Amino acid sequence: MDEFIDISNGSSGSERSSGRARVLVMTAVEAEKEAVLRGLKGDSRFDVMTAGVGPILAAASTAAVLAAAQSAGYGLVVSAGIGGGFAGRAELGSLVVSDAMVAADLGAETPEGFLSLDELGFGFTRIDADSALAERVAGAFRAAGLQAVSGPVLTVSTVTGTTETARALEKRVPGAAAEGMEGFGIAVAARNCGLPALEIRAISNAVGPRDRDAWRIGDALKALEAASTVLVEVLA
Ligand SMILES: O=C(O)c1cccc(C(=O)CC[C@H]2O[C@@H](n3cnc4c(=O)[nH]cnc43)[C@H](O)[C@@H]2O)c1
Repeated sequence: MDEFIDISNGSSGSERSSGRARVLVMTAVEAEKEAVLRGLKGDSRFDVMTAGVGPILAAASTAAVLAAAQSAGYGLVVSAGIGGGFAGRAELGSLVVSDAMVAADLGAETPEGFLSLDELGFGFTRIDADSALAERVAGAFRAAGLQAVSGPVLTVSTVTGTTETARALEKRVPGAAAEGMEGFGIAVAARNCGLPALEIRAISNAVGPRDRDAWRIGDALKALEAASTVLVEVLA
């Protein structure tokens, strides 16, 4: 495949307007980056970089990359990595493609319950992805034999470790499919540059009570690698 579609929805930039937008993929750690690179098989239209763990480092790193790469012609920023899956939505080893990236614990605790930054009137906690693109990517993963759904992916600063918190998050964000620590930060950096973002999580553990023996990091990294191979085709 020679050309990418213009996934930037008309953003400025000569490469984008000529339909040759590039894709920046940000992972948290090196093992995720290596998995993505193996899957992309050297496709030169993708740049893959590590952002660090957590929403703050992820946002700062992505902003720095985008600022330094003004002419790189990016049309899409992808947050990719392993993550937790919500029960009944995303099983271990499966993939979740975000239709929204939600900062799920950004707000204030009150005696009456959690109030998000939106409810407090101080900002926003949700960045919608292009839902058609999210469904197309998830559909392409399924067509390639991978287990995949699209849905909201939550960004948290504290990994969920109890059933109680998992239920509270599902109530706060109906349809929540996965949890990670970087997506919203990466999406904010992309948004500040007028770029769309998408998050892809390969499920390594269930969101809920901590159970290190049940983690399947190797399987999740293999799923991330396979997803990255499909990404080359689906974004072309
Ligand atoms: O110690 C624990 O119980 C624990 C459980 C899951 C993940 C961690 C991490 O510190 C890894 C953070 C790293 O991996 C992503 N990730 C993977 N699973 C989850 C999760 O269930 N909730 C949030 N983030 C997760 C995350 O994006 C970071 O890059 C520790």
